[in-house]
Amino acid sequence: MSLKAENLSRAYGSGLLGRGKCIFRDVSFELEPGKTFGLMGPSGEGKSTLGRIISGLESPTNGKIFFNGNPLSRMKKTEYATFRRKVQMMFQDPTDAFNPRKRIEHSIFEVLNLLEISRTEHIRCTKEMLKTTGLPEEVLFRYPSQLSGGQLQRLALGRILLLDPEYIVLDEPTSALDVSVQAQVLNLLKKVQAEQGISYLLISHDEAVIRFMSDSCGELENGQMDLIEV
Ligand SMILES: Nc1ncnc2c1ncn2[C@@H]1O[C@H](COP(=O)(O)OP(=O)(O)OP(=O)(O)O)[C@@H](O)[C@H]1O
Repeated sequence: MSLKAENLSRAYGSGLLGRGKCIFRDVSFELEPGKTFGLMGPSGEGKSTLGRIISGLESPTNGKIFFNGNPLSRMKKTEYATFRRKVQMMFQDPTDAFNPRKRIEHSIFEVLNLLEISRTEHIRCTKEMLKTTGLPEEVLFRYPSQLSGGQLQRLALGRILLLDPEYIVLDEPTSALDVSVQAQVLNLLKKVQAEQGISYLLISHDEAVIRFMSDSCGELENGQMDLIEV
């Protein structure tokens, strides 16, 4: 199991009028099993863009992503589908992750339906997910607006875990939360990592969060990434 970025560059706006603006170039790093790579840097330097690229949601202008040694650009359809399931992304604002018009159970079952498992397994997976995230069963019957930001972010993580990921890109996972619940969500992420061996790419502008969570760390600035001590 490995996920590696090699010499990634990303430019926006290239076309008839020119080569566009290069956001970053020659960025390389590797996510190690069960470890966290922290990515920090000033606003607008391309941290989220890099997160989307390594998750396969966006293509680099140059460079390659290797999943278990295979370059993404040359993957067959089935290999790519496995990659997309094994590498998940969690975003800053958990309210965006759920349909505001549907009860939470609907959003959970939507994911379970992808797994082609029995109804009994649906129930077992849902109970296990609630146990892991420390949430009561009643949250399933609420609408997103009836839950706190912390509860929703726990559910967003729980829903991702149903897919049994090997890597999660965490894009500012606690920035939208009250300070009092930020630590709870970070501790939950650590617990899940210790139990399930998942690797994280943690994007944050908050150096304290990066230092608390990361095993290794890079700073994206002026279009380049430098490795820094944690
Ligand atoms: N689809 C796009 N088209 C054009 N420019 C884009 C696009 N997406 C991002 N950008 C630009 O790329 C740069 C990097 O954006 P990105 O959101 O990745 O930075 P960031 O470091 O995550 O910032 P923040 O910390 O504020 O979230 C910004 O200048 C942004 O305007």
